[in-house]
Amino acid sequence: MAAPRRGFADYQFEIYLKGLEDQVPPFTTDLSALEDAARDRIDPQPYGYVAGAAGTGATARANRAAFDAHRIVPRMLRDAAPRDLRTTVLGSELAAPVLLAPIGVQSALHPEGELATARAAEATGIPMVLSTASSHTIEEVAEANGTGQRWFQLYWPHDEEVTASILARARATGYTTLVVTLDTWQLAWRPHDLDQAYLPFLRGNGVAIPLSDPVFRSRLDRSVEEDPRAAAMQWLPIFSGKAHTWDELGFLHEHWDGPIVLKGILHPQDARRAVAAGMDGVVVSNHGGRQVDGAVAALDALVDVVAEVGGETEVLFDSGIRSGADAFKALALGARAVLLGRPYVYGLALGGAEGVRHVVRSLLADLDLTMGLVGCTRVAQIGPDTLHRPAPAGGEARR
Ligand SMILES: Cc1cc2nc3c(=O)[nH]c(=O)nc-3n(C[C@H](O)[C@H](O)[C@H](O)COP(=O)(O)O)c2cc1C
Ligand SMILES: O=C(O)C(=O)c1ccccc1
Repeated sequence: MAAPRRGFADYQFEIYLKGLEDQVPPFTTDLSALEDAARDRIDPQPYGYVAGAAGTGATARANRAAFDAHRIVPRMLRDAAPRDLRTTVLGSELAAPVLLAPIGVQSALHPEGELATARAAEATGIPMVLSTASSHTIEEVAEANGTGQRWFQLYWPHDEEVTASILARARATGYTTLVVTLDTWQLAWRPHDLDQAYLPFLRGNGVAIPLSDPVFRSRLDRSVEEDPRAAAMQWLPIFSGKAHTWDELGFLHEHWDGPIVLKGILHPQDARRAVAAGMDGVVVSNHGGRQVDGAVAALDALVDVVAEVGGETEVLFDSGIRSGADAFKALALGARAVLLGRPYVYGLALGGAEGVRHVVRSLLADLDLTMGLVGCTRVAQIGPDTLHRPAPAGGEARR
């Protein structure tokens, strides 16, 4: 892959230049403020779907608190330009250590949904991870993504032939890496959706992938065209309500010839089991605080997982990334790359592909600038030594 012609930080200059013509950016450049911007612009149901968390929201808040508790220590006089953000993740060369997290039912936010996201991913040069709960088919998204890098996220159905068929479709259309999400084999208690009686994948067409699947269609009593609601209802028990187990992972190897990572790992011993099962990596994630309310902050779990398996496998991270500094901190704590979640979906809601592009360019510019100002020219230089030592446990004063 050729080096980026221009650095990601150029977005900053581009914005300032437009200011000379009295133009300001169409969307805020503070990605943590996008949620408020979106609240005013989209319906309460899809807003609640994206912004909401499980239970009281304790884990969603803990995710942010963990980022705030880590501080970066910039170094001076290092001539940290130009910078190269390229990195290799699971054998793929990425333009930056950032991917778009799998987010289902994006047509609930914008009619173009995942197609807009796929176009923005291609335009910004970062991979997208397509959700099994996509509102557009695997093939449509691949086409919209063009020459982009695409990964596929599996909500592992309880039907081997349907699973094999979905995986074959993803491989045939250029998805290279499989992300198997383990933490959402059923939805948690989510007051934001429950209070509005809003089940996104039924209301926002999150069943495009199974409903376009020849094997699933052959199972239906009445065709999708005759009774789409009944077809969606028939999909529910196949993909939700029952967990798989460690001894079934071999099936994935048989049906996928690229790298496989397990998403939703929080316990170091689960990471250890993933390595033992021959998985290629893990994504440390608590699903953005949307599953177990009270679960450990994802960034704290990252530290423990990296300590256990960091030398043996690739550890990716998501849950709470809202700025370049956040991405930097996760990389410093041992993540190979980070997945951006809610912020890009707010960009989608506010401005379709253009909105997603703005969010991604903002994050990459911010990460690039942060690296430079801290004194790193390459991702490999972002290590634990760039962070302030943590306060000792128990809150005693440091000596
Ligand atoms: C609206 C929404 C839908 C999501 N859908 C999926 C999904 O289909 N598959 C999946 O693996 N994760 C899904 N996630 C979890 C994300 O991949 C990611 O783990 C999470 O958004 C990270 O937290 P953050 O958005 O607070 O950074 C979803 C998250 C949100 C907010
Ligand atoms: O809402 C989610 O967090 C999620 O993962 C999901 C699951 C199924 C359908 C849509 C989204």
